[in-house]
Amino acid sequence: MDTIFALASARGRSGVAVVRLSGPQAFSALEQMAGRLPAPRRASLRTLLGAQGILDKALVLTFPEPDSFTGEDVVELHLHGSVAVVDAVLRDLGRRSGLRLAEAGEFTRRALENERLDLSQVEGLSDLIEAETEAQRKQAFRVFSGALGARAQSWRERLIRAAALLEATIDFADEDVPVDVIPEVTVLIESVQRELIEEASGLKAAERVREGFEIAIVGPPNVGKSTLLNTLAGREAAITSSIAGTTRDVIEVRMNLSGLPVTLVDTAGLREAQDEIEAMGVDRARRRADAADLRVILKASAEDAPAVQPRDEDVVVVSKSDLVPGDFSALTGAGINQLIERITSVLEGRSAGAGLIIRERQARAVVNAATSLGIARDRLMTSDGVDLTAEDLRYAIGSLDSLVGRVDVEHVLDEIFSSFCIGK
Ligand SMILES: Nc1nc2c(ncn2[C@@H]2O[C@H](COP(=O)(O)OP(=O)(O)OP(=O)(O)O)[C@@H](O)[C@H]2O)c(=O)[nH]1
Repeated sequence: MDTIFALASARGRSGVAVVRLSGPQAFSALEQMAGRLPAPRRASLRTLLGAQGILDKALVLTFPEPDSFTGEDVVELHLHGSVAVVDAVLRDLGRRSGLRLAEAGEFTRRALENERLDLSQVEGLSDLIEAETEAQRKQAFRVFSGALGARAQSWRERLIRAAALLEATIDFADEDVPVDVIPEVTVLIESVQRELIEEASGLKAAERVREGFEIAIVGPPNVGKSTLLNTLAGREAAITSSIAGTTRDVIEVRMNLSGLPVTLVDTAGLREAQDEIEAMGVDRARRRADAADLRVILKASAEDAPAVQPRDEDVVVVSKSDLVPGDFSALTGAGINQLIERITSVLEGRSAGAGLIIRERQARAVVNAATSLGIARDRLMTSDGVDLTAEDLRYAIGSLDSLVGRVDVEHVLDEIFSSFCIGK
């Protein structure tokens, strides 16, 4: 087993940069560089010596296996955060035999192989690293902390009990079975199936939180769409002007709106286009507005018809309240907070359904298990062979095992780890 090393913190200038080593030679490498090893998990200030002399003065930490992130011997070097210091240390480590630079996600892969994390936790960790907003952080942390694995374990135990009850019936087929197990088995199967379906139904909401909600700002030309986008984004992201039709294309700003990840889309004014290029912009605006999770529909006055037919919980507001009776003014800021509250309360409602299932892969495993349980239940109702029912249960358990990576793990790993950075 190679000992791997990599920069664990972001590249570039920083106060501190962390280089991490993991594997059987991590401790001996540290000993050669820094002398006597510090006590486990105790930070200790050491001068690091390389082949060419002093590399840096650094805080060093050791985490003996198995109580480390990867489950192997792990060393952390807290260096001065300069590109040159980090490069010098990485170069020196690379010269040592048995040590090599880690591949993307390799530390986490080792943590999975050594059962420090299950597969769902790896997916949670991947999202946690990507999280940009509070809603994303909370969702990712739930899964990273192992809540899905714990839930899967509870489903698994109940199904194993159901299978065991049925198998007892098979074993004693010729004798009198002491009790009728069918009612208890039915209850177990039905309750697990119900919970699986409920959990899988949270995927859509979880995906919105992960990928962000799209909010289209629509309305006639000159109603103040770009100005509103700039106000919400807190910066000049779109060109505003008093000439109608300024926004000819679609402008997007990704932002954090009260902890929710959103992409604001400023669309071209919806009106009869004056030329071909504007017509393309208007057409694109319509399509984007159609696909958005939520539309903020601006009107120039209360009497005007909305530029597009509002649906569901779309927010319809009159702009420029400093000039006309309206709901907000992007110019003075009046009503902006109320507008943000209206938008976030709609989006919070939509993200409320998110649970522990954050990936299509996980939802598929849960739905497969639920389908097997449906078949098992139908068989029980028609007493269509108890042994076949036990087989369905084992199949459902197999699907649940794939959630946490007990089976069939290799083909999903490459996909997950390809999105990890080196050093994670
Ligand atoms: N008084 C006042 N003027 C505003 C307000 N919001 C925008 N404006 C002005 O209205 C004009 C048009 O604003 P934009 O934000 O470019 O309007 P738009 O809807 O994006 O326009 P198009 O790109 O043509 O579709 C600009 O001169 C803005 O300064 C407001 O709340 N009050």
